[in-house]
Amino acid sequence: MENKADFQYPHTFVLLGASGDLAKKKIYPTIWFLYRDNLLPEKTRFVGYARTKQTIQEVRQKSEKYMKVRPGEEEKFEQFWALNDYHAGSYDKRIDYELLNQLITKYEKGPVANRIFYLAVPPTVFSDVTVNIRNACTSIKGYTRVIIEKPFGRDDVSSNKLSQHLAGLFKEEQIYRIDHYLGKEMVQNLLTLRFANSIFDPSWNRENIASVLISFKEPFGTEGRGGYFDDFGIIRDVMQNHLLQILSLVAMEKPVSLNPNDIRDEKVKVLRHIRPIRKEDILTGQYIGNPEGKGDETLGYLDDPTVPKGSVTPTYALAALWINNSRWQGVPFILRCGKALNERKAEVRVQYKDVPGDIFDGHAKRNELVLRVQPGEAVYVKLMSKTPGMNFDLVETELDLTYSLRYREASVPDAYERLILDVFMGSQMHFVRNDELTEAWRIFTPILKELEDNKVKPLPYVYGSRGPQEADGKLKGYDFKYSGSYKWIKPTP
Ligand SMILES: NC(=O)C1=CN([C@@H]2O[C@H](COP(=O)(O)OP(=O)(O)OC[C@H]3O[C@@H](n4cnc5c(N)ncnc54)[C@H](OP(=O)(O)O)[C@@H]3O)[C@@H](O)[C@H]2O)C=CC1
Ligand SMILES: O=C1O[C@H](COP(=O)(O)O)[C@@H](O)[C@H](O)[C@H]1O
Repeated sequence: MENKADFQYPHTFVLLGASGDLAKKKIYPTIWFLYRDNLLPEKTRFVGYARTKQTIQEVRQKSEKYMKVRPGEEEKFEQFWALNDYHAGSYDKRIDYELLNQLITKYEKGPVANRIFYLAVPPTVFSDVTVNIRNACTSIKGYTRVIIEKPFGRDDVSSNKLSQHLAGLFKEEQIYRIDHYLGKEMVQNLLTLRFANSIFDPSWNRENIASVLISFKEPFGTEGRGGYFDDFGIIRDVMQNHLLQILSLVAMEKPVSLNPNDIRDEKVKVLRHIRPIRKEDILTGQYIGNPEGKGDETLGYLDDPTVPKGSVTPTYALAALWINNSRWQGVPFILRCGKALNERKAEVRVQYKDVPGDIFDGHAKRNELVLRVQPGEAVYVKLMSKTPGMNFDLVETELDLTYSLRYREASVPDAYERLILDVFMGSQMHFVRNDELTEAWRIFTPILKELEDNKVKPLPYVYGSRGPQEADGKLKGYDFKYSGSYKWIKPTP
């Protein structure tokens, strides 16, 4: 990590693709929050760059509605915009980047000056943009870092090509590949929960754990973004990156230290133990309209006008991954994700085996450790207890750490805020390293090819449901038991 002393020098944050959706909805708000909270180096300036000819005032108008300004912060908000510039230019002409370089240089007083380039641009211009940054905009008196967003290719071949392209331009320490799930509070907490507590480690293995279920659910469909989505599908959109990243943190061995490369070494190691997904270990689905629903819920994926007719792109997938090492052999890691489902939820569910030598006539249900990533961060352990009172019956209950109740004063920052700040700090702990990516594509490319070459038809499921009905049967087959008897009594805040 950089010495924070570096923060005294001028920094320029350049947002390429400043006219786009990600920029206005996510990146401008994020840099404003970081600026508002005085987390950035004092001499930071911001430059937006895109093809659209517009003024910084117009950029501001478009992003303002996504940037919360609390009473009393109005003056600071004006100061923030006064530090912003916008420069229109093409993505493929060096001359435009030379002009951008001149603009950045104007503010770089003193012996050291650092530059961060955030690429919020489509993959089609990615190659031109990175070459031009390298050739025309590299800082000559400080560091140059580039932040890149997925998709990092669409299979092993294209991803390797992209990696080689980047490696020819920048050192790995300069490249920050964002997987924004690595910026989420609970995902970051995995390391602490696992390695700063003695109670979990002795049971964190095949002797005690029956299955691990890692889920992502979204209650809305593609909503006009079907054109982009159809080219990728839910496996590339969520499973191959966000869910696999979570898996590696759940399953990896203890790293030598908290050094980012020690952590990433362990993540790569566990991924290398996973064999490519077989076709019997995957189930895919695609949503259809709900005739009883409202508005968009009545429309299926194929009703989206931006989706090609007859598309077999999955909007839901469930896959079991097997880790061939002595800790995990035989334990299914089930990754499950879908759009247009019944709720918004991301969680990890570690399900323990049945109690051996049962003396409770089968009434003891399985323990589960649940890490709820969103909404409402929580860690809870479902366990059996004696019913309070005179009788000796069992009751399913929980040890519950709900963040909003336990940490009432704490505010949990957004994933992007943490990650962009990490780039300023020079910490790559929560970013994806090149070799992690190689392993991820090794695991997923064969099955994607198989599904796509054979145009495998996904199972239909109704918008707003829990997914294809067949999925629960599949879960059962992977030793995930759902009893349906657990009742949670929500504490009054
Ligand atoms: N701190 C907190 O906020 C706490 C909250 N709770 C809440 O209590 C409620 C119940 O707790 P939970 O841990 O979910 O326990 P449950 O055992 O009731 O449910 C577990 C999960 O099983 C899935 N499921 C439902 N039907 C089936 C089926 N037929 N086959 C297989 N899986 C099925 C559901 O998820 P899916 O649809 O994704 O498959 C469900 O969320 C939840 O709303 C939870 O958030 C509980 C404890 C603490
Ligand atoms: O990367 C992606 O993630 C979002 C979901 O992010 P979240 O932080 O809101 O959970 C998903 O909607 C999108 O399709 C995918 O590309």
